[in-house]
Amino acid sequence: MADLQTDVRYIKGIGEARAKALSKLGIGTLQDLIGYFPRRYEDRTMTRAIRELELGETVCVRAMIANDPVASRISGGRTVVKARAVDDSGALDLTFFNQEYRKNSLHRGETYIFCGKVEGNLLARRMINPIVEQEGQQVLTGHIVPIYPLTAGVSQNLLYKAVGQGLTECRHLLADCLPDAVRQEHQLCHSGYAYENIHFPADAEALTLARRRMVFEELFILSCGLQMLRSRRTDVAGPACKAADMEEFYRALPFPLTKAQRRAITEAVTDMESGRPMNRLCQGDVGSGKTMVAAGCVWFAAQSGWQSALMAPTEILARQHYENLAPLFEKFGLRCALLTGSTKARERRDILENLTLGSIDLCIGTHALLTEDVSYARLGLVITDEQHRFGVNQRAALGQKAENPHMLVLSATPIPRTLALIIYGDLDVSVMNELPPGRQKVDTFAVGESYRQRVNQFIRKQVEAGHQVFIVCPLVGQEDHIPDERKAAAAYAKKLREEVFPDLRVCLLHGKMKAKEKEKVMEDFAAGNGDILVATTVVEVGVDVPNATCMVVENAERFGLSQLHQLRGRVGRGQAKSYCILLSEHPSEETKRRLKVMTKTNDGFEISREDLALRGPGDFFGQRQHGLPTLKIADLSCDMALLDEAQQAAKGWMAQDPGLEKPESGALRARIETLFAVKAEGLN
Ligand SMILES: Nc1ncnc2c1ncn2[C@@H]1O[C@H](COP(=O)(O)OP(=O)(O)OP(=O)(O)O)[C@@H](O)[C@H]1O
Repeated sequence: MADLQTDVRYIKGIGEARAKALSKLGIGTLQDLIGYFPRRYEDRTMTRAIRELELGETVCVRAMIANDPVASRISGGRTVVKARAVDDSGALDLTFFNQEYRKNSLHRGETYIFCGKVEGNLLARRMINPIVEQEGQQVLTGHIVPIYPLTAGVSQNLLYKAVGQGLTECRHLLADCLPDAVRQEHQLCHSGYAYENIHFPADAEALTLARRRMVFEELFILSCGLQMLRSRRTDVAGPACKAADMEEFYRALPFPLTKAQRRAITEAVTDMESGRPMNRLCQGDVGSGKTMVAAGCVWFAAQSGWQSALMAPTEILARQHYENLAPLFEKFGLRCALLTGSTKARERRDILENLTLGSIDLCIGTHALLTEDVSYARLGLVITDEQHRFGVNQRAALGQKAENPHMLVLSATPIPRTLALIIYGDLDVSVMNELPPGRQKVDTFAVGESYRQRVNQFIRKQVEAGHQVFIVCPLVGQEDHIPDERKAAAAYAKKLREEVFPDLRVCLLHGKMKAKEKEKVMEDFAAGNGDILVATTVVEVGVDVPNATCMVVENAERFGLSQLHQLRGRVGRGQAKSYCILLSEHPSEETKRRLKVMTKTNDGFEISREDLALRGPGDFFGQRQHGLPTLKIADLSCDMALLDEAQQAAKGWMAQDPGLEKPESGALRARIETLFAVKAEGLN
């Protein structure tokens, strides 16, 4: 008796050979088979008159064979069978390669359905290797047909039949994993109907219903699973923190915090006081002041005697954090250290010793913080300034340095909350959508090469007014070469120094420079020893030079919107009016549209919504090794509304039945366990 975990080789009509082919698509069990969804569909419901066929389209034709098919041999030992089919409107030539049997299976005077791509020309239309079926015995025509993603050795036909057989075997086993109340509330069809129609749609409407149900189900299971995971993770004790008066910390700051900053700190502090480990993402727009949120948490943890570690993605950023935070904490008698790859051996030994002794309260650094010989006396809080540079595993590695420490992740890529819940599904989310007061909008222009002269004059004007300018140069090079960022940026800086701005101080920063060199360049520039900084995207991350007022981005079309927003965030951080110029030669319509979004708004959340609509969520997912189950049917570029609905439903259901112990949650629980068991390593 088959169940959903039965190996497909035991399914009637599949057998060893086909099972082997299916395994190449990751299909092992009956569950895998029926969960292998079509990539798209072809509507083969209708037939068309031959005269109306357009070249290049794939269509069905009902036509009569007009002659006896002729077989001949061609080069390479192949055979070709040719025939002509006619209807009231015209003739269609048919060519079959290596299908010698067609000679005897197609009979003059009989009518068939032919389905294929129309080739040839409008005077002599042709189909090569069309599907041929007899009316009344149609399988691959006459209805909406699923088109599955394939691999070598697996044909549509094989999948089509295998899935059909699979469904026959398990129709009665398809327990509905959605609780009935949820299914009814959201007007979703039954599971059996959905599986049947996602593979073999009765009609277009049935397909819509089936897809809606399947997408909802996938997102609902994922959302419930993530919630369970989160509650399990927080089911252990975290570093105990006693209440502290945050006002004492706030009073020591040079500026009042924004409401959003205070709210984020309060949320984090509430987590830390709860007795359970905090797992929180603080997502803020560029320049929203995330560092202060981190600082608030460090101060709070220190009041209970805990040490904190803050990991930044680059040395420049680690140093910047250190320079901002060390003097602040000094006021409270708290000690900070900076530990990076370029920390000298003696200093490093000293820091390591003091970390073990517990006399350092906050250790700021890069990946160097993860090295094995770094150990802490009382590590209670781990902060990663993620900016998409660290994955779950690295965060976890730092977390290993203590038992269930509090974790705070700072991210500067604002993404819609619903999406954050999936990408950072294992974290609670605080959103900072407010900038410190007095920030001016960065005026943004998207211009072509013809503006080069004017742009250069503008840069000069900014420098003459005592400000500084960033010029970001992307990886440029021959398309067939691996572009050398160093060469591109260096050559550009040289050109500017020699030809365009010989009288100005042009500095250069690129990712391949040694850490020490980079640091020196950045330090010098931040100290005002430089007018123009030509850089690759190393400046994208968190660099803070308040005197810089102009950001010029060369070949802006090469950047994603969120990245452009990050780059633009490097200016407008001081009091002076700031500008961003996006240069792009011959922009495509798509590029024009994207760059226009940048000129229209400074709101990172809005930009990420546009980015999502224009390019889909691939970028967000791609940059993060999130280790969560991948989506099989939902497409977040068009299913966002359903994601929202499924998340709400999951929240509601989990509130009623947190442990999924009710009988109606049984099938749901089983699905979650299978789904997350596979990915458990990435999640723990
Ligand atoms: N409430 C505030 N009022 C005024 N200035 C603030 C406030 N909070 C932070 N700042 C200042 O704003 C600047 C940006 O802060 P911070 O570097 O923390 O931003 P961020 O959110 O990390 O931004 P990015 O992602 O761009 O690095 C810093 O110079 C900081 O001192």
